Amino acid sequence: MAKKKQKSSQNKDKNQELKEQPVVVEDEAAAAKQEKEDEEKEEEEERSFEDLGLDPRLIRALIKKNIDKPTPIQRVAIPLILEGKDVVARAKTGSGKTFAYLLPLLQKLFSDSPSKHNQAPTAFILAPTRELCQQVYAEVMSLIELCRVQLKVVQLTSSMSNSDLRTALAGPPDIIVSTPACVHTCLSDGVLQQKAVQDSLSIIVLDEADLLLSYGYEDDLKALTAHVPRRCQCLLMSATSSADVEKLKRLILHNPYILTLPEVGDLKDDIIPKNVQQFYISCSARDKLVHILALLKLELVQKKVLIFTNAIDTSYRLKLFFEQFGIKSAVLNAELPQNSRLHILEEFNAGLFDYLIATDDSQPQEKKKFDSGSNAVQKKARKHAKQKLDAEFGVVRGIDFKNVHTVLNFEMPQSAAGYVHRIGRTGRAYNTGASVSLVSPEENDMFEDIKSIIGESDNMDSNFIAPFPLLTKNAVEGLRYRAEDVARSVTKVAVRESRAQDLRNEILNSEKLKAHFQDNPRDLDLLKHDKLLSKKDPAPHLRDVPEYLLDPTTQEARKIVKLARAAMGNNNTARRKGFKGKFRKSRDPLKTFSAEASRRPSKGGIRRRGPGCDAGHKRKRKETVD
Ligand SMILES: Nc1ncnc2c1ncn2[C@@H]1O[C@H](COP(=O)(O)OP(=O)(O)OP(=O)(O)O)[C@@H](O)[C@H]1O
Repeated sequence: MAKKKQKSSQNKDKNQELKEQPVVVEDEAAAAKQEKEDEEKEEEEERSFEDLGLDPRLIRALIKKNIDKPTPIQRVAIPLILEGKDVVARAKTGSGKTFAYLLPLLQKLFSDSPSKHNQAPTAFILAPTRELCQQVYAEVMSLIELCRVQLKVVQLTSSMSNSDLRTALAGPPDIIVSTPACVHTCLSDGVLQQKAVQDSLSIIVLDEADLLLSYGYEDDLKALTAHVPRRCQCLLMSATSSADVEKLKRLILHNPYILTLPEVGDLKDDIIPKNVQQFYISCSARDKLVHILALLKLELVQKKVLIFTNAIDTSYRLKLFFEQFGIKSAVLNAELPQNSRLHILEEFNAGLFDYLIATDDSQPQEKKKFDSGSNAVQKKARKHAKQKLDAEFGVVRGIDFKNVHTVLNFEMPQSAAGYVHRIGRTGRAYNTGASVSLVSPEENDMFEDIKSIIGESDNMDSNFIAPFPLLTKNAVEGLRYRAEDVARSVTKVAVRESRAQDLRNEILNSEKLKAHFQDNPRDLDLLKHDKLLSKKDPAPHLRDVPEYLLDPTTQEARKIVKLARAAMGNNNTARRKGFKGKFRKSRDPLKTFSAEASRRPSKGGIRRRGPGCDAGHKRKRKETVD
């Protein structure tokens, strides 16, 4: 009996083994497949700029900029662009889209040295704002200088006179960087010869394409496409995949390759980099000053800090308030002359000051433009707005503020889109970042909207907004008396006077800057933008926070922030390279592309849709006359 039992149990075991075997085989197959995929992915990630076929001069220039490895979008876009393909690249902000088109574009110009008979530029790079154009222009110039090649690049702006434009276009230049409106004006005024453009133009880039239509450039682009020859290579770079991008694609591209970040299509995933930690502090509107003072003065947030307000007066109020505590800051807003704004951006990016207070009122303006319906109305609205605030200025979107470690929302933006665009100014390239939003009860509804739109629950990693843990009630109360005292001294009249004085200064600066930059485009030290506005010097006792005001928790929190800063090598002169290796890959926005199901998945994981390989994307032909 016992033997029978043993046998039956042995049989059972055997059966069990047999049953389990296929599962083991399946597991092994899956593991092998996974391993192969990982290997392929790793191989793809290892691809260097050399592997992409990039010119050694460009590679050397990149090395001088501490850039040694292509980002995922660059890995896929560069070879395609070098092959002459039309490309639509959609990847989140800070993913390196600018070099993804600039490097191959320059390489093409190096090798196919433009014909001597060209009467017009070979390449147009169009971006929605002057600041963005300036940013691209600076990148092209620096690459060209580092490569030591002879290429002429000009930036055209709508504030240039016809004779300035003609002078700039004499030659002609190889590359024009401008807004669509400005190029359209040049074409219709005959400053740019239409026939010459049709003969010479071989590459056109629409950068920040998702913004071009919302900035009201549809008519300009339509007019422009009429002069873009059929053989011209068209590149469209965008952070989102909106209906506007689709429209542009139809308007100007022929059979493009579509390179898409898997998550693109949803605002939250497009913009908020995964390595940005988001926090909030609930407090009354009145208490915001003492809270922001505590954050900055007690060094509970990492520098550099970009502070957002919704109104220009608020930014001056903050600046005057900070001054009394020895915190130097600069303001940036659409009221300031263009040269000053560019200079402020350059100084901030160069690390000349740590706190920049930017007024971001672009959301309501943009919305107004959308709501206004017809293009004629949009254009009129744009012209009207320009009289007071510069409509081509965008504080938030697309501007590459360098090494911003903290974004502070002193006032909540007016929309969820505004929120994600503000947050997108940190965590760029290989940096990590944090944001802290001060939320008053009146802003609570907007905050709830933002939370629901960016979806706290489904993606805890990138979209969770947590209470800010490092600021204690005691720390705030310790500073309250001083803060309220100083806040009372920053009256409406003081704010108004400072704003007017700053504007006057900056207009003067702007003239000086204009003249100076013509001769010394790289000189940053001529003027300071973080100078004191207040007539009286800050009281010495407000500059330093006495130890007795700091409770043990705050002291501990300060230490943590300092340690984190030291660990990250975060100081103004910190080179990206120094701390590059310390970040986990999964938190690196430059490496967050992952595979998406497609009919022809690329090894690198970017969805790559070639002409004719996507049924949903019928071949796109340019609908306008060549
Ligand atoms: N391969 C790279 N390695 C390291 N840093 C890079 C690389 N390519 C670009 N960068 C840097 O990353 C930053 C962001 O790049 P870029 O401005 O091109 O991003 P973007 O995708 O165009 O963002 P946005 O949509 O906001 O304009 C820049 O400071 C750039 O110098």
